[in-house]
Amino acid sequence: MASLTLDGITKSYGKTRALTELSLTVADGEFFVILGPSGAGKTTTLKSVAGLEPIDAGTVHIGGTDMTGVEPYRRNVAMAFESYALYPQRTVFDNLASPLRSGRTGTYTAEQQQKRIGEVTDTLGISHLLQRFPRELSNGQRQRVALGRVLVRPAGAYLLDEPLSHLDAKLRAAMRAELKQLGAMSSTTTLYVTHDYQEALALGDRIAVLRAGRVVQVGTAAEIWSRPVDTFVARALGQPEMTLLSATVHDGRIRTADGAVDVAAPTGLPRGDVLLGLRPRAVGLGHRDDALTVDGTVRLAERLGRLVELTVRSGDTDVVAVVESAAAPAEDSTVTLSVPTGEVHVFVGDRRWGSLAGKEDHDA
Ligand SMILES: Nc1ncnc2c1ncn2[C@@H]1O[C@H](COP(=O)(O)OP(=O)(O)OP(=O)(O)O)[C@@H](O)[C@H]1O
Repeated sequence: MASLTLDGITKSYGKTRALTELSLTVADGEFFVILGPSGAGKTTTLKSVAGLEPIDAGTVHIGGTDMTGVEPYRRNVAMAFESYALYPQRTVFDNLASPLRSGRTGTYTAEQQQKRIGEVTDTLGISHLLQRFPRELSNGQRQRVALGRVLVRPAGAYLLDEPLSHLDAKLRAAMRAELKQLGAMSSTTTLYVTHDYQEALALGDRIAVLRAGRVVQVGTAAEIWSRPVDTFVARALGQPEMTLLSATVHDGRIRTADGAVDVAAPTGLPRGDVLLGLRPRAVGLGHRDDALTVDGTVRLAERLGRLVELTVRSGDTDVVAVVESAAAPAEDSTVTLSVPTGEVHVFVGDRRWGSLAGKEDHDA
């Protein structure tokens, strides 16, 4: 087990800047997720820790030791890539055993190898595939074997790059739960990359949100969900996305230009333009106390199993609400929507200021 400290990492590929002064600290035994859209620099961050790409500036410490510039195989980390290659001529068992036989991380008796492989393959649900060859596996099975190859080998830290990306939704959800358990059991430091916010929220002890090679926010799932530092983080989390209403603060009121919203401004909110952020699941039907109220007409009602996604036209904008299907109004009906003031995010110039209930401090 090892802590990871990345300090001021900058990395360019030719003219493309992949990372800019990226700093992160991952505690010993922590399951740390890096979340970001395609091209944000997630894979480059992992490669910087693994030593697979030279960095232009900054340092990487693993377990308190400066590893910047140290050969990858001396860093005591194990990395799984999204497209991890398996040995085509070897069975699944031999593929899994090979990292234990290489001798780089110690020698293991046949019994120890069996035990380790047994634990990992049980967790990943691939025990029945041990005698097959990679060509006899589905993509999802191959990906799990590849992940298994990384997890069998004891390491100071596991670096996992979208390891569930080829699995179908059901298997992903099941594997998420298993991985969480595996993380808790082995308490090995894990740096896990994904572009899937649900995966990040489900797995991460803490999550770093990356945008264009920079860290935008680091926090627990609850922190980044309920106090996103800006509209980028707010919109990166949640499906459907948060609705953002443009409004103006004047004379102690917050109003939208179309008059659909007119509500008391919390103390200290500066005059000028703001954005009000409403998470679809925080939007309810009917009046509520201490809530922002918006009237509108249901333009669309889309069934999502037990829930219904409503798109409600209010003034010039659409507000999205996700409600229980039993309570869902029909299309074209007139509705009143409400969101508790504490759950109405207030952004000033893209940065979160607080909620309608008042100003809050947050970590940058
Ligand atoms: N080998 C390379 N040569 C040139 N540019 C690269 C190389 N690898 C990455 N880049 C660029 O660096 C930036 C960051 O890439 P990176 O692969 O780290 O992003 P990512 O967040 O992992 O994306 P994805 O989710 O699509 O895998 C991107 O603009 C990418 O095009």
